[in-house]
Amino acid sequence: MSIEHVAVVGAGAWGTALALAAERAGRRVTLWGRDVAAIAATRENAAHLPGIAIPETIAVTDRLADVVVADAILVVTPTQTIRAVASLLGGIADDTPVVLCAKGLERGTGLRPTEVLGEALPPAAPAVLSGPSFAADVAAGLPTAVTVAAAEAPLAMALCRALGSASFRPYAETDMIGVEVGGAFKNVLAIAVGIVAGRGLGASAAAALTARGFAELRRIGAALGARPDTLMGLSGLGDLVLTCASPQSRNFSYGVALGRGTAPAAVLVEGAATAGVARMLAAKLGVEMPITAQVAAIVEGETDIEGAMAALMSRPLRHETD
Ligand SMILES: NC(=O)C1=CN([C@@H]2O[C@H](COP(=O)(O)OP(=O)(O)OC[C@H]3O[C@@H](n4cnc5c(N)ncnc54)[C@H](O)[C@@H]3O)[C@@H](O)[C@H]2O)C=CC1
Ligand SMILES: O=C(CO)COP(=O)(O)O
Repeated sequence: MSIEHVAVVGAGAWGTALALAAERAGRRVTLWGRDVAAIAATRENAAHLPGIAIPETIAVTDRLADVVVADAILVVTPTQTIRAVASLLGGIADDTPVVLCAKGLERGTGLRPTEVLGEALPPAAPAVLSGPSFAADVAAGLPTAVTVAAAEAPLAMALCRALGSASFRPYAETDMIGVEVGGAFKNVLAIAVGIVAGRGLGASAAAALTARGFAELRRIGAALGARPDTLMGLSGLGDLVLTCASPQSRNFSYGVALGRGTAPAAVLVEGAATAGVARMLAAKLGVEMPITAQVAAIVEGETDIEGAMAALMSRPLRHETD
């Protein structure tokens, strides 16, 4: 399979960075957004990636007709908008690869992005792109590696060939569940570790929370059918480590603000949107996820940070690897 024309839906930070990556990989690229007049005129996404030039070779458009004809479509809008965005793509040819790049679970349903796509756009061949990769790093051409998953290995590999370049290295995978679970849950855990940093609870607590958070990730992954090896890879452990350790992460920074008591009322990070639905999913499946549950309780205003810490530290003693 040869993928020459790549369309990117969503001209935010990550969509613009992925459009640049695809262009560097030698693809014909169309970048679609609802309001892209300024980007098209200035060849810069000043709101999200100031100072990065968008080459004329990337077609910037608000016309969906230019998107649905692409050989592969990357959907790069927040998780909670995937259903609406997918419904705009009804004109695609059967089996067009649609690569979901958001990291979260749909509120209300608990569905992963590829499950939402399956309901909203049945003709699509679903795929996932995830891993430790800040938009600013990718846009600047700094070296990054990600995982690209599709049910069939040849499609995953074709997408890797289409997007890979000297600075952007995709690895192929067939475990879409594992890749999606890693991306969704690491954002919730990054909020937890951010809270620890913001409240000044120490580097030891941050490391402990990251490791115990990873234990939760592996438990829910197993319950959902993820392969353990996938969770040890770029899209699981790799992205957890990145997001739990860097103020560049919006989820981590939101946690820091919560820890300091300065969090904004309107919350836009993926982890905050996913925390409640992650807690609901864990309860439904009978999976213990105490850190995730406490993040959900803080985000939903059901507890405060002291209450959450006390609840976590007073849990019954147990074997570490049970
Ligand atoms: N920014 C980053 O470094 C990375 C982000 N991601 C993920 O990518 C996803 C998007 O994140 P960002 O690009 O950073 O967010 P962003 O806020 O910069 O961009 C989101 C874009 O989606 C568009 N959008 C929102 N609702 C829409 C709708 N209903 N129809 C059409 N367009 C709509 C917005 O106009 C905006 O351009 C998130 O799930 C995030 O977790 C993944 C890896 C890196
Ligand atoms: O997923 C990311 C890096 O891999 C980006 O994380 P934030 O959404 O927390 O900024």
